[in-house]
Amino acid sequence: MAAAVTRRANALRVEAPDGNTESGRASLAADSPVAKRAVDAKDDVWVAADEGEASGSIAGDGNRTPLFRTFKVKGSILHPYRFMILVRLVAIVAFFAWRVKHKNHDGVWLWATSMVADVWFGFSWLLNQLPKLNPVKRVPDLAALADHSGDANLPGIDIFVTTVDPVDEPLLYTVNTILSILATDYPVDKYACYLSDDGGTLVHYEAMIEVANFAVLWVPFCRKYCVEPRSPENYFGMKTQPYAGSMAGEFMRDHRRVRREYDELKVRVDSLSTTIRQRSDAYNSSTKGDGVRATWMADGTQWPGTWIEQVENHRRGQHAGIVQVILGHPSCKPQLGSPASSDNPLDFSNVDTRLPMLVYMSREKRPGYNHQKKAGAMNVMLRVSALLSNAPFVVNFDGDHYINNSQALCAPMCFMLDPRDGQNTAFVQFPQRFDDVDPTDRYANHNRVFFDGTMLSLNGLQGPSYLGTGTMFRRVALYGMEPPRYRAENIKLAGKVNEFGSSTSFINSMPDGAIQERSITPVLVDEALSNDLATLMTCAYEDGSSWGRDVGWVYNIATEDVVTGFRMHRQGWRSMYCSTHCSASPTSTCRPTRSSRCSFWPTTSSPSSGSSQSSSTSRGRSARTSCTSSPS
Ligand SMILES: O=c1ccn([C@@H]2O[C@H](COP(=O)(O)OP(=O)(O)O[C@H]3O[C@H](CO)[C@@H](O)[C@H](O)[C@H]3O)[C@@H](O)[C@H]2O)c(=O)[nH]1
Ligand SMILES: [Mn+2]
Repeated sequence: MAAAVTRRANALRVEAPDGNTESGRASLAADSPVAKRAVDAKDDVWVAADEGEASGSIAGDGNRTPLFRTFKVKGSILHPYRFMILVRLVAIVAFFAWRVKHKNHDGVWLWATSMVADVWFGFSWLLNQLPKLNPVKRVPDLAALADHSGDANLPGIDIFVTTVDPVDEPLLYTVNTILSILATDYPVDKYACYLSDDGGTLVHYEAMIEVANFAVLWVPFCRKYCVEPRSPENYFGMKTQPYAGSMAGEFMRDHRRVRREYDELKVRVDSLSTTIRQRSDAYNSSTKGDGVRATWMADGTQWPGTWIEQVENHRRGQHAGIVQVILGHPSCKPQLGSPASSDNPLDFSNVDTRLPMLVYMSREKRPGYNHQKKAGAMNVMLRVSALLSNAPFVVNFDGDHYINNSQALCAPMCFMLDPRDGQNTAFVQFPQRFDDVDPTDRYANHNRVFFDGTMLSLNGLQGPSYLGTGTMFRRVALYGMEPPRYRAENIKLAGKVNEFGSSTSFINSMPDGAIQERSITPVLVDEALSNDLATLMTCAYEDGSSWGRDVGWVYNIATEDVVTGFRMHRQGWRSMYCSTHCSASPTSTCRPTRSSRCSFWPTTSSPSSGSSQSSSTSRGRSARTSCTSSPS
């Protein structure tokens, strides 16, 4: 089964910094302006198209410098291509004229049918050619972003990950996706990660507890050595693991240790269903079960979601809504870790050990409702996150789509905060790459024509389509606001109940969510907030509102992503395609793309093959640490 599953990676590649630095982004900003290199480099296809603007500040806009560079296809390539299109167009029109003049009088119906088909093909060919007349590549300038914003001024981001079934979308993929997000190089107090579990399974929830525990080790390790990529399965799957640093011996020791912990995590994650089943059987056969064969959490309470033995109110498509803040919002000051000791052999005394906010949620499901698959899940996340973190920007990943570069969250900010058209930009789409694909890509499974051709072509018009994953949105664009009216002070709350549903807490959160400079502010999850969150997750909440039509992700269509993007384009918003600069820089030290390495294979190790400590109670780090302290 695993072999049939491809795993997507966000394909943005930014050079790894040299030297022993803790912050890749800081070093990148100081020493190596990314876009400048891209411009300076000899490129066979692309030429810079914005020299005037890039060399100085934007006219009449103080000292605000552009945050991305624009490249166009060289005239020597583009003009002959345009000429070819013209020649083919003339040939097609002449062919139609010939067809009309030479009507087949013996079979008029046949002639008419083939004429309609030909005209349709000609028309769709023309539609396909038009965007290709002017492909545009836009490359984020992370150095300029660092100068412009610095860490302190970067806005908040809410990251939404969706999953449904721990088998169809393997649990280990989701675990790695979340770890790659938690370890990304964005100010840790400025983003929050939400996992929506449409299956409502305890396995997903407990996997997130495991993730949170392992992140205590994994995230500081990534920061200490600037490792890439930060999805551990992919990192440890590489033949060699490069790192930015000079402490080779210490790195090898730390690396061995983290790898061993990761292998143990995999075993525990693999055996979660067995662990939960055994625990539940034990509870159910004891007096605590009261005759109900429930599924039990590690703390001895009944799981409110789907049970192993499905019963009324605890089965797929029928369970209560759940929100659990697994990692709270961190403080805004760095917290250095402790030096190496017998308990903790890794020296994190110079590393910030804070972790970003992590929330598990599963919306309410009831029979008789159309839950609208992913679109429904995304809309619930949009509302719930508005009360918990309310970041002005939102990023969407499917559960099988990890971030393969730690700078990835900064890159779309270059488009969103750019002084030229940033405020009119509703979303930024990343390219996608696929692991587990034949390295020769014989069957074009990487879809390069689409991701490296069509998308760049659309980029020259109003912008690329939304492709459902690897996308950053402006929150207000998702609320259905139009670009000229998006400013916080212009958001009118009167009469919004009809559009956004009855929650006044949610409606009151909207102006804040529109301030693009805003970070995220911690909230206390008290009883009142819990009640508000429960209301926002109910199936009935959207009844009679504009959700799924003019607000949020669009309903009643299999390709909700493309249509949601179209709605924004229709309102006048534009979108951007976030390009990689590697091909433009022959001096680049970029490693090969993930797609050519194809090293991702989920573990199939059996639960019993792991260490003996993986009992239902070994959730704390100390229990595991003591079991693995023997030297390898
Ligand atoms: O009831 C559901 C069904 C699906 N999903 C999630 O939605 C995502 C996409 O669904 P999937 O069935 O895996 O579709 P794909 O064809 O793999 O996804 C592509 O195509 C979809 C339809 O265009 C888009 O929604 C996706 O974002 C895009 O990546 C996955 O993360 C699922 O976990 C839910 O959250 N709830
Ligand atoms: Mn999928």
